[in-house]
Amino acid sequence: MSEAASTRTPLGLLPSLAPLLRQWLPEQRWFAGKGYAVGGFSLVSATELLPLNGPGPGLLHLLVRVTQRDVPVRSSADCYQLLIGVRETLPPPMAPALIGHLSDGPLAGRTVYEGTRDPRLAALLLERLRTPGLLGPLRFERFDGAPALPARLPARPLDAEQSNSSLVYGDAYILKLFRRIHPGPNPDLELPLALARAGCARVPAPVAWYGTSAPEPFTLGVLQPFLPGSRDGWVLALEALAADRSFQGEARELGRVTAEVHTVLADTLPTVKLGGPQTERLAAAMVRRLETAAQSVPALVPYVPRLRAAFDAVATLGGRGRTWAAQRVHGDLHLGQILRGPKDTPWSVIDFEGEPARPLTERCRPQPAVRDVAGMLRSFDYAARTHRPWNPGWAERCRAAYCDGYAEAGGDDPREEPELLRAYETDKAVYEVLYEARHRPDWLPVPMAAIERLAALD
Ligand SMILES: Nc1ncnc2c1ncn2[C@@H]1O[C@H](COP(=O)(O)OP(=O)(O)O)[C@@H](O)[C@H]1O
Ligand SMILES: O=P(O)(O)O[C@H]1O[C@H](CO)[C@@H](O[C@H]2O[C@H](CO)[C@@H](O)[C@H](O)[C@H]2O)[C@H](O)[C@H]1O
Repeated sequence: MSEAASTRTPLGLLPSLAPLLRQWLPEQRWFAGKGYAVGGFSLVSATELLPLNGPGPGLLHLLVRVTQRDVPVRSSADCYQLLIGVRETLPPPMAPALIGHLSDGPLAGRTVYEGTRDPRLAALLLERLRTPGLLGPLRFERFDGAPALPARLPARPLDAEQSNSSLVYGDAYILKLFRRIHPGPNPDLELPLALARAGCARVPAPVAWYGTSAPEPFTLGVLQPFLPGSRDGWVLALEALAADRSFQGEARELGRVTAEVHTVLADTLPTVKLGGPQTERLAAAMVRRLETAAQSVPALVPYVPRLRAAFDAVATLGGRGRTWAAQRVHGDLHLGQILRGPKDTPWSVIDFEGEPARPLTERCRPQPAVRDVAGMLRSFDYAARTHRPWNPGWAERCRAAYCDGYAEAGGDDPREEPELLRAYETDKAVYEVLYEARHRPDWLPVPMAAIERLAALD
């Protein structure tokens, strides 16, 4: 591992840590570079949050660039946030957090582990957020007007399938730690903040955050109120399917929520009109993503020409002078991103980071709102497809109810722009094929079924 003079790790820990990370990183759910060997690491920053050679557990905050060989699309050196715990021995309940044992250097023999799994270390992060200020390159901030944070809330890691890592404090707050990080404003902070400031009650309003301004500006973690006892739309949809119950009422409400969020985002953040060349660029980007996905997932290849037609149709309309409004959007809206508390409390939308695999600049660009609609429509199809027996009618009814709700609450009825909706649904299904191939190969048939359906449309 290379260490620049200005960014050495405390106690020169990195050389002995690197071989352990090389093994451990690719096994993490949040590691984006699966399938390609980890080459080396270069250090962006290292901060000792708790002394590493003290009597108790130590905590090292690292930002590291990971180089990977033969990566075809993404940058070959993604930057990750790591929280490394250091102890003499790991208590048995924390065994799954093990990264390995240091074999040399001043800490030889010590155990290193995933720090977020240690309640003592997790508690320290909240403590830092309670008292804003600088610690090395890390800046901890609280939002103006947010109430003071209580001390000593018990911490637990969230046990969820997720692209990042989250910690829950006393069922009152949730801290999301971004894993693969990108320089620049993070939409998962920017958008909820804009919505909350505009008085939109559809998001848990951020209360504190931390990040760096140098060597690069990164947002590393955001603290929001935890919605206790909440369940997401995916779980509720599967429950309805299992009970052979309609989900149309919920779908309609979800359409209304989506329109409400879109209206506030369009009112508070920049909007543009897409026409002619921009539309052609948009369609060309969809074609590129399709071709790239087909290189990684050969099952897509036979469908490429028919799927491409959906993107060409949009480019053609743009060429004929059709324009579309574009605004900031959620970017990865699906049933798992909408939570509802107990006793029919209103729905809240979470996770405005966009699709984690897309470049950040692209995710932050104004886009047609129908992109989010397409994401939700795909999600009803996903739910119906994962249930046995397959219930296509259930999905169709939900999709119609969702569009009804969206139009009722002031959104443009997505069905009135069939070419754009189809292009975005196709683009999403292509993304899902790649996502499932990388992360959940057993699920690949779910988006592939949609690919087959979309390719068969006239
Ligand atoms: N404010 C919240 N209250 C309760 N649970 C939450 C909250 N925010 C997120 N969660 C839970 O955490 C999970 C992961 O959050 P998410 O923002 O989607 O992370 P990721 O981007 O890592 O997938 C969600 O599926 C949900 O179960
Ligand atoms: O981790 P994120 O929630 O940001 O999103 C990624 O993972 C999702 C799965 O956890 C994935 O969503 C796909 O599967 C869902 C069911 O698990 C389904 O409801 C979605 O419609 C489907 O796209 C999402 O695409 C991915 O970005």
